[in-house]
Amino acid sequence: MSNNNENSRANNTDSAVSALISSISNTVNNEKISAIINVTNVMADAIFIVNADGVFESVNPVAARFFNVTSDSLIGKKWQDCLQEQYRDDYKYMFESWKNNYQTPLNHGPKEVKIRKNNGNCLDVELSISCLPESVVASTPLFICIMHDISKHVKKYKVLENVAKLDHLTGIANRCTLEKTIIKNWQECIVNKQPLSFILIDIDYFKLFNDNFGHVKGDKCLQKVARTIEECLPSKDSLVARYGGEEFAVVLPRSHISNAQMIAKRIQEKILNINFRDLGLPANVKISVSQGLACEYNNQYRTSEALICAADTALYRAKSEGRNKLCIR
Ligand SMILES: Nc1nc2c(ncn2[C@@H]2O[C@H](COP(=O)(O)OP(=O)(O)OP(=O)(O)O)[C@@H](O)[C@H]2O)c(=O)[nH]1
Repeated sequence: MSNNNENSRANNTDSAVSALISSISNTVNNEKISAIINVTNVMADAIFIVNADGVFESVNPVAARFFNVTSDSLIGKKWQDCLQEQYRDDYKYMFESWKNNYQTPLNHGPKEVKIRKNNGNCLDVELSISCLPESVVASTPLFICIMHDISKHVKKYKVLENVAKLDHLTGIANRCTLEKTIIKNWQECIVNKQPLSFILIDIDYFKLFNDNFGHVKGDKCLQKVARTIEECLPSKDSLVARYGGEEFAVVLPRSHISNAQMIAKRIQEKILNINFRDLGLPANVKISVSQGLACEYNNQYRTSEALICAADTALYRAKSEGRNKLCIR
């Protein structure tokens, strides 16, 4: 480290220490606090100290880097204002409640939060807050806050989460997500006495498509079908998932059978209109789907599995009655 850096760090430390000490008039153990601040200033973790009003008393160089400002510029400001909006009120409330009940020590976290950098960007951090003991600060409560940058983990977690939730080929929900979604919607719809519709969609004669045009084009066809179904869904609550091979499932919460039937018909028509010329196939190559629809309303089915079974039976009928057909259970 250069002498310049050492000098500037020493100056920062001195100014932070004197700012803190001058602001804490009743503290009997100023030396201890200076020692703590001196230690935090050379630590690799992001550390700041706030008072009971949530005002920054000291910010070490690593924490200042997290906020993308200088340590000095934060002193005197409310630390909660450096959090992303959605977390601010929780922490304001935490400090307010603590002030009304001094007896319980405020020790919190570690908890994942997002802080706001000076440039407007957000940073994912894990934050813990600990009340400094009375042996260090006699009359003015101070809190030592430690942050760890977890942005790389959050990014990796999101990637893995998508791998776990989505079907690799089509990018729509996979079977596991479908099952979780049905269970969640089943409970909500039963409790709120609302309908829940479920459609199973199976491409007709898909083996022939693969045999005639190859599996690579077969894969592209599955992607087109997934996109087409997705485009027909009415709201964000609805879900299309890959149920298996060339079979798809649609969950329509709060959808009565008439509405679900309309959506299924739209899917049927749009799939008939898919063209494969971009895959180098002749314009007359077309595919169709068979669909089975079932709707839970007024405790018609006892379980979500029974609802799925009903849609499956209806799909089986659609296949046996000639395909390119929608059957309702
Ligand atoms: N390209 C491709 N083909 C798949 C995939 N998953 C399943 N398949 C194919 O889907 C075909 C399904 O064939 P079948 O179960 O006989 O059904 P079908 O030919 O569509 O006939 P029906 O359903 O009775 O109308 C098989 O040829 C599978 O190899 C996949 O991910 N990619």
